Amino acid sequence: MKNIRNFSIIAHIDHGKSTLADRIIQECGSVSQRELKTQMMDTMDIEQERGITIKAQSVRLDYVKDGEHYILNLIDTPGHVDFSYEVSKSLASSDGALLIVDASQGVEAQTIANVYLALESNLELIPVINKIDLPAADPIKVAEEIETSIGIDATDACLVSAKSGVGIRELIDAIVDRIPSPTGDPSAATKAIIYDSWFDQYLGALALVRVFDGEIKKGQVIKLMSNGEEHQVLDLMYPHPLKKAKTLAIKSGEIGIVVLGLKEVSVVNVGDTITDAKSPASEPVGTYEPAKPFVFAGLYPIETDKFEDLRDALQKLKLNDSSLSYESETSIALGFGFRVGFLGMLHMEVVKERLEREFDLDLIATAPSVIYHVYLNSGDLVEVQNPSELPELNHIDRIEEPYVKATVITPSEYLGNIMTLLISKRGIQEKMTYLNEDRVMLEYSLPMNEIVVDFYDKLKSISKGYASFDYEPTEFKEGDLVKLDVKVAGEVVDALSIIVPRTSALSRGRVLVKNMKELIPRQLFEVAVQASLGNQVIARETVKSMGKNVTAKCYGGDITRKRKLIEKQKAGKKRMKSIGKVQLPQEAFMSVLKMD
Ligand SMILES: Nc1nc2c(ncn2[C@@H]2O[C@H](COP(=O)(O)OP(=O)(O)OP(=O)(O)O)[C@@H](O)[C@H]2O)c(=O)[nH]1
Repeated sequence: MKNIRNFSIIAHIDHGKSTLADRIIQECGSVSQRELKTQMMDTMDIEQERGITIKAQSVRLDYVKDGEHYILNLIDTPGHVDFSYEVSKSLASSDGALLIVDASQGVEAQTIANVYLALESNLELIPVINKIDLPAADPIKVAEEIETSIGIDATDACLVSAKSGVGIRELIDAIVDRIPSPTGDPSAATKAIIYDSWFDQYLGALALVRVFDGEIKKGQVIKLMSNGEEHQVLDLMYPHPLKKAKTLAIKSGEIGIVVLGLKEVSVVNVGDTITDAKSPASEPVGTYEPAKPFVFAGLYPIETDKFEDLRDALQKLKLNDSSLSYESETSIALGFGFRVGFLGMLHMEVVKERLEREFDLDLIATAPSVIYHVYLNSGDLVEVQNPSELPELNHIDRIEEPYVKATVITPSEYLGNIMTLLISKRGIQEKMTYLNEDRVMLEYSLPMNEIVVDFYDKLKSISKGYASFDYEPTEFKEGDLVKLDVKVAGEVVDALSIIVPRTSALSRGRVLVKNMKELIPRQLFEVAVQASLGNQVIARETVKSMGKNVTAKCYGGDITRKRKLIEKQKAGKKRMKSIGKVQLPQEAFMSVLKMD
């Protein structure tokens, strides 16, 4: 155990985590130049295309320093806030972490959020200032920012360029020297934490674990401590992106992959503890919480007969992504579909994209919503994930909504505008820290509802892309909230209902009907679009009738033009959903998110 080093890499998005991981792998000689395709650690297609890390990946490496042989276990963490539970379990499996900060950008919001998680796990942090090859690099200023914002000593930060390879060997030496070797009792009962799991087409569900006490042996019957299920270990491997080596045992202090031959990944959950079935450990490693979705949206097939296909696709995705949750629901407007729970907005985008791309489905997604705790006069608590299911107002005692702690880091020139934005989103300032004369860190408490709705885009646009943002769910607090309904041609379109603060209902209603009016194509008759609170209409617009048939003016005219027009109409129709007699385009269902 003395020569093992388990470490994670944490960083803000794009600060070079994957590039650095690739470089460390290469430096340890574990892959040849020929095998090194860039971003080796990001294996999913969507990850490679978007250049982001979604699933944590790990690798076991050999390294020799001063004639001593070391095992380096590099634990790549998903940097994005949506996956912070996975990040915290990766960190709990590590004994130290490299904190990567871009030398030209400085500390960003996600750097801070990840550091908080690492400090909770009492990890030894090595600050690493990356991209020192860039002309705009200012490592001294960045080291100061690290000290001001995080309060750790950055005088001995490693200066590297993951791109050119400068400083990489010194960094690996620092890992060996500064990160403590694992502790644990090799002779105690087996105790290992699952910090990642996924589904392999050939091997079934796989669990990536860190063994604290005892060992996991091939053939052993193990027990999952969260639910008492027992399974036999079919195989064991050390993780590596290209060549996973088999082993007969994963020992105390090591990381490895456990093959249990199960058909569903939902059995091996991140955060669960593996122990021996016959002589189990008395306590699990840390606390286990099942993945908790924070954002919900309805997903409906555009063609109603594709409902079963959508169910199959969701089932298949769930095999790979145990954090995905869904149940069938019916909408008067959209028919049969599913209410799907996501860890956050990025997770939602990724799932929707995978459904459309890998399963060839055309989907309508309703506006995302947070969970509301609705306390009824009877004293009962109802959890509402779908705004259209909010109970009648006269039955409600109070509604509580989720809050987040938001961290924003921005150049000071945008401070005024950003504070105005945060206040308009019902934010309350908790802290403001100047990282240096031109960058500021803001910490605010905000209703989560406000960041689901166009917050991030606004923040980026008023700061010309320079402000960064991260959040962490905190608590539920009472809010004065109402349900805003939309009626099209006199009928409530349930999929368009949203829950909003009473004070902004009128302005949201006006904007909403105005946007809807722009989006609804003219029909053969006049269509009223109304926003209402219960029976009270608060805003109205009218889509005028088109009078003549669009193709009418082509009669006798140019035949190709006419054909083109009809084709265009047909293509348009595919993305339309009929609500009563009215055709609504897909964008209409997202228009509730637009605030201006
Ligand atoms: N000039 C320069 N560019 C770098 C360096 N390291 C990484 N990059 C570039 O920075 C961009 C982001 O790097 P990634 O490794 O994808 O960043 P990441 O932190 O892994 O991003 P996520 O996986 O999305 O969290 C890429 O275009 C890299 O080529 C460096 O040392 N110098």
